[in-house]
Amino acid sequence: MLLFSGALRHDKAWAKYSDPLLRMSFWAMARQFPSMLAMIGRIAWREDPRALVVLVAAQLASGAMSAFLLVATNQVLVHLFAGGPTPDKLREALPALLLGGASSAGSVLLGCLIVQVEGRLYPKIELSCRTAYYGMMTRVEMSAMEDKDIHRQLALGQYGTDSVRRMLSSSVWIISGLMSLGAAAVVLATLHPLLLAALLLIAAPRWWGAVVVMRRAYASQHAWIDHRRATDVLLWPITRAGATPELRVHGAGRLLIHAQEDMGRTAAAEKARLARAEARTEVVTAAMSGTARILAYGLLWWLLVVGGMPLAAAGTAVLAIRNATGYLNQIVSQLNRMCEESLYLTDMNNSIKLGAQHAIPDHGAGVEGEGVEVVLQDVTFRYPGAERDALQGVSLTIPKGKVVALVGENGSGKTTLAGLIAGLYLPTAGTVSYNGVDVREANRESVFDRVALLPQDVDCWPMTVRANIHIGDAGRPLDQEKIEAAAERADIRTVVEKLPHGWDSIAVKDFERGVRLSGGQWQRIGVSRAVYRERDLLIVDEPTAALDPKAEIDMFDSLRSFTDDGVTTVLLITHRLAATANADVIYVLHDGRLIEHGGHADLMALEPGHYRTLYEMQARQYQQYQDAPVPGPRPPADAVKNGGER
Ligand SMILES: Nc1ncnc2c1ncn2[C@@H]1O[C@H](COP(=O)(O)OP(=O)(O)OP(=O)(O)O)[C@@H](O)[C@H]1O
Repeated sequence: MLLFSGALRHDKAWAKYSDPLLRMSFWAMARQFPSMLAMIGRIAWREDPRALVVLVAAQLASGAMSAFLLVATNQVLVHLFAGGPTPDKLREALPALLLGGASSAGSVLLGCLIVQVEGRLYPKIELSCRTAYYGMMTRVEMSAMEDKDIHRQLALGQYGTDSVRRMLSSSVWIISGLMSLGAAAVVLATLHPLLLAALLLIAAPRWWGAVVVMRRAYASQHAWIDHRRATDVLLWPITRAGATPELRVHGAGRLLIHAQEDMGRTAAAEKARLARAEARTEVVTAAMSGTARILAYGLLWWLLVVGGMPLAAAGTAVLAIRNATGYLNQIVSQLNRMCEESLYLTDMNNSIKLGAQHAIPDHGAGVEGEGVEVVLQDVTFRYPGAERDALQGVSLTIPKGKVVALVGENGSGKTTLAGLIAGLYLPTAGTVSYNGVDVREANRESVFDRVALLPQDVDCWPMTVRANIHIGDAGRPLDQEKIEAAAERADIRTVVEKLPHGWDSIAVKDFERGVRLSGGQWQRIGVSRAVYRERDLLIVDEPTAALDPKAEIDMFDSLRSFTDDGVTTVLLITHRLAATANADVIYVLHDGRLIEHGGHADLMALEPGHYRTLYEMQARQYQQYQDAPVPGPRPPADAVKNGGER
């Protein structure tokens, strides 16, 4: 728990969801069955109507076969317990025996058909739910993703993506179980109505127990959701082929393993608690159900001895009770499972609804005109859950076709400002406009369509090098020539073409054809991606951190050349102030405020000037080393010591 300062249990978050979901009674859940059935039926129908029809028909037929089997067994018993010579009794029982055999064979064949159809239908359903859920996640506003309550609810939805498949499978079992149970109930009711009541008495405790266990498991899942997510992300870096070297050298691997053991123990304690509680519930359930069963057999005994029930009928009743309790258990456990899954599915549906509420708008005014001018007026921004503003009252203009530099110390708000300029975040106060269109009112797709991003940390996608560049403009068809030209411009083309599998090399080592690219090479892939995207506003955040000095100079020259067309704007965020000297405008941020702006010469003329101080500090570093004499070899430690004594 060291890594997360304690257990990641969320009682408060749980309380929010417990009311609507956990107070569901078994009957409320059973009442929901038809609507659940309709919902999953709709999804299955949309994906593969033929498969759904075959599946339902096969299950119904299978249920009918079980009913035939019971009726046939009853007939066989009636004939066997009747008076007369055994060969005659056997001959008379033969048609019923054959019917029973045919029913069993039919059940087996239908079972094979069901397995096949399920294999065809279920993956389609799962895929469709996954696409709906993850598709929604890609459209959610960044600020919503960073709000921990919203994010938790959104993340919960992922456990429901295969719930429809499981619910469909359960509902199919429930329907066939209900048919078989119906047959057994009819047989019992015909023999004696009291036997039906006994059957319900046997079933009721089982239902109750199953609901209690399921609700407890669901509550636990909600309360420990963050713990589960944290354990997953904790282990993920260990399995990567290019796992961070700190895992080994700093002993971080040991720390992570101990942490996961620690977290695993907490999770195991929770599982053990659930298992103990389940065992306690099971004892109570089994005791109640067992008592009811004894009563049922007692009733049968009484009917045999006092009520004059024939032995064959009693035999059938025993069989029917045994079968019916089996079917009941099947129905209860499947209905229970279905209800549990429906809770996860409800989570997924809620996530999708919540995601839609926080979706990036794809309607509104479009950004028109060639090139863009971005104007920020009195912009203030605070991250969700943060205690202070990351930006305060920032007003500035990013003109069309110019190089604009954003500078300032770490944490001064440069990346945040770039995010607002790119339309990734909306200001808490003030406005950001593109060619006069307020981003808040704009169709954000049309804003994004004007921007190419080269972020501080280039995304290293586990796919081919070619796809890693094409993903920069994924909405358009792949253009190999353009990819090669972009790579050429970022000076990475030769490196890629010399890889054993060239453009088809996969950019992570864990895969077949995998290669390991260096930090600088990744940065160049990132540049190629942004070049390939070819948009009006190129936002570049610390583009040279991983580049060697020559590459760094080339990169800044190359960035400047993007504006040669008089349309493309380059917004450059960098700590290397030598590179900002020839920017057209420099904006200086300090503690979230814009404190200076102008050309390099204007800013150097300010007295006192923040930019000037930063610039001179950097320049002095180089000067200091230039002026210092080249150090000779260090004297041996003894000599220093003796020299010191003299
Ligand atoms: N996603 C976030 N959620 C909450 N606070 C954030 C988030 N990102 C940044 N911040 C905070 O906002 C402030 C500005 O951060 P930002 O990343 O914009 O600074 P920066 O100038 O780009 O820094 P650097 O030079 O180190 O990259 C910092 O105090 C940071 O802690």
